[in-house]
Amino acid sequence: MKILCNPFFLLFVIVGLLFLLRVLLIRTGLIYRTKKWWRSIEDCFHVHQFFKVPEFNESMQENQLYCKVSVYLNSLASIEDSDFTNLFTGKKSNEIILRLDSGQVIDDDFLGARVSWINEVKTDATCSRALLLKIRKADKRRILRPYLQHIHTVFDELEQKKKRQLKLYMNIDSDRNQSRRWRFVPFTHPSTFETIAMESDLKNKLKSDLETFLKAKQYYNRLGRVWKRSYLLYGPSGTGKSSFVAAMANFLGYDVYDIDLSRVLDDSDLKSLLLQTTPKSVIVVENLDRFLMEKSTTVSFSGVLNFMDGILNSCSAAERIMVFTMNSKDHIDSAILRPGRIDVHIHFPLCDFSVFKTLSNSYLGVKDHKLFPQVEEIFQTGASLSPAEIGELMIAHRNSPSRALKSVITALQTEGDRRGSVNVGRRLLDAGSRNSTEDSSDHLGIFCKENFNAVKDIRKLYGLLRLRSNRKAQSFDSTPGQNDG
Ligand SMILES: Nc1ncnc2c1ncn2[C@@H]1O[C@H](COP(=O)(O)OP(=O)(O)OP(=O)(O)O)[C@@H](O)[C@H]1O
Ligand SMILES: [Mg+2]
Repeated sequence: MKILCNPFFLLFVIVGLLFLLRVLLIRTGLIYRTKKWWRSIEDCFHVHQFFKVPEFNESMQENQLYCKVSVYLNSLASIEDSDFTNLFTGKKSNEIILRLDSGQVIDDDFLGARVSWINEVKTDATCSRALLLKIRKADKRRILRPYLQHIHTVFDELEQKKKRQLKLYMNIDSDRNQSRRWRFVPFTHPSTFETIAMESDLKNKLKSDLETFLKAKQYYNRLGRVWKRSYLLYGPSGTGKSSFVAAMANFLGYDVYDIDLSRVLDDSDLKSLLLQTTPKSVIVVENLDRFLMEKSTTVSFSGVLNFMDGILNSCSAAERIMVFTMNSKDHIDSAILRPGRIDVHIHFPLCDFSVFKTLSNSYLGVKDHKLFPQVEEIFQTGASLSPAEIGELMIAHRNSPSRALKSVITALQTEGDRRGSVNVGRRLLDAGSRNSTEDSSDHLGIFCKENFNAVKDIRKLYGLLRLRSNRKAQSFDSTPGQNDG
């Protein structure tokens, strides 16, 4: 009986019960109902105001705003969270478009405020349609006008994206006197977020991270920060880093500036290259680790840091996305990886069984196979190959899934086994060193985005991600920030 009065024991029981409750809510899907209840309780404490955007005006002419808002809402990632969504094929044969059904609600975040849109369709003879904006009165003055302006801007961008052919710029090897430093070719890389084998939750987080960033112009201005966001993609060769950059550019409809640092003459040349980039572009530096290791004499370390800070971008009010790729960030100076310089760290691991299944589905059209348990068993021993290697084997035997899977098994047992065991060792070492250094660079992304949040929140967030990353061989070091918007 005495043990029941022990506060540590009680605390342990409470934590255990909370954990069980969380598992129960997630497993049964009750978490969604709980979230809904929580939101309706929250709503009870707020006064809301509604704004109606009808499809037609009084003279029965089409209301352009309705069209714009409709395009905007259908482009939001949160449409996938709506209870009922219609699916249509797009212009391309493999494209699927989501459209909000009648009476459905879609949420959006803007400048830290949450708004909802209701797709209203009258069931009477008129069948009139309208979109209803629900906004908290407390937020109305602050966000209504900028939000409507934001919808206009996004609509214009989406329209432009449809028409515009993207460009891939490369810096030319030339002398200083040449004013034009970039040469371009049409950017036709077919990679999209759909074609990259990656945990879907992580993909959605990254998509909404990009969207949140794009909405955050005023927020960045208010903070006196350059409106840029930097991503570090790191992982072994052939794990999809370059493909991911292409997917990002295609998703955003942005041109790509691929900077080859070995062709840059010196720091000022690097600055002028940056100055010559256009707004709404993804600026990419591939294999930054290799460049830093080689200790180049042309561009100095501080030149690279200044470039990463994008100081010169402040000349322009338009947004920039910077992406750096590395095979490993183990020996990289922490100044390179510090918060603000790199906002989001994304790890690209070698294949695990779940990525293998995604690849098998997309490359061979095979969702399940009698050889899958054997493949899973080999992965469990720590053997692994890169998605590029597995993809190549599958392409080579695409007419015979069984042969393709057998060749993957053989490759895993030989090459993968050797490399996998090294990786397992490394992973264990990584885990050990992380535990001993609490503020490892993996936390950086979170510190950047949640700048002023309590350490407690960061740990909580990071704990969740860490749980997932342990399961999925660690892939995303930071949750896309919601504070930006
Ligand atoms: N996660 C993945 N999902 C689907 N395909 C992938 C994935 N990773 C790699 N591939 C395929 O493997 C090939 C090589 O990928 P990619 O060039 O993006 O790798 P990388 O990480 O940039 O390699 P490196 O570090 O050598 O530059 C591409 O054809 C790509 O389609
Ligand atoms: Mg690459």
